[in-house]
Amino acid sequence: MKYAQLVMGPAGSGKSTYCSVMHNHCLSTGRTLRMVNLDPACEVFNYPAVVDVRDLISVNDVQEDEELILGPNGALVFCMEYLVQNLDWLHDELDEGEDDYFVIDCPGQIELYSHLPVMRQIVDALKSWDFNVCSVFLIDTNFVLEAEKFISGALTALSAMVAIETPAINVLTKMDLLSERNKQLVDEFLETDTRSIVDQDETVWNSKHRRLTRTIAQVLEDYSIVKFVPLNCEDEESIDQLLLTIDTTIQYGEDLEVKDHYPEELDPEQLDHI
Ligand SMILES: Nc1nc2c(ncn2[C@@H]2O[C@H](COP(=O)(O)OP(=O)(O)OP(=O)(O)O)[C@@H](O)[C@H]2O)c(=O)[nH]1
Ligand SMILES: [Mg+2]
Repeated sequence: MKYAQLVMGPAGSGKSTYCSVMHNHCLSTGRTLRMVNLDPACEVFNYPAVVDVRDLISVNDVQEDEELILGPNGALVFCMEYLVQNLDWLHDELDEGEDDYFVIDCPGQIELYSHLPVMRQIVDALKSWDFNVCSVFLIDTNFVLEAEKFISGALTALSAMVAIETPAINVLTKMDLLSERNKQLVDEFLETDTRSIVDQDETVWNSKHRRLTRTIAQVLEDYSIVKFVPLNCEDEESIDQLLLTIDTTIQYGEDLEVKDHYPEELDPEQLDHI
């Protein structure tokens, strides 16, 4: 098996930052992550990429092509469709070996996740190459602090989950930017249920549409379909916790963990020797 985190989420939600944080974290714990940039529009990122889609095609190349006349969004979709037509290129570049673990930084255009087939096609290809894939869907934490933003964020994550059909983890990013009061609010929201955020919020939108937001919150709650994990990039423990959740989801290191746990839990064979 090979493993991949597909890092997705709206523009500016913190995908590329998340990738470099994960990379640095694993570097310090002696674990190898193979980083992939799959965003043809990106200009800079702070991690060493073993694969960069811009070697195949970039938004700049496409926009400079006078015959195509595409704006930035159209150019990005063009690039992603081109990538899907050239998945052999991706497979060659990944050059994956047994147990390799990839973290894939994706573009931020939300239509790629909701109704265009490209991300789904990439996921299907990865699965056919024996990858266990986990979608890591990032949402700016500020999105869950108001009822209407929460509903919009949760439904965006949900539509991506439905369209892509992989196990998914929804991550709340930029926790370090929250005030103490808001941190508390987010903690309460994570500890209680989805409805609490909707009930607490007294914005105009919410008082008008309370029944709608409550019903949507209840559906999300009932089916436990959209769960959120907070991430504070400045806190190694928070990063570690999230990584563990993702690893468990893609069944990474199960053999490794069994071995790791024996000394603490007392291996029955060792007991025999006592
Ligand atoms: N304080 C803080 N800032 C963050 C965090 N994550 C991202 N940012 C900032 O948010 C902005 C966007 O972050 P990126 O990592 O580029 O977001 P992205 O999702 O890759 O954006 P696109 O690729 O354009 O879709 C940058 O200015 C980051 O420095 C975080 O956890 N804490
Ligand atoms: Mg990015």
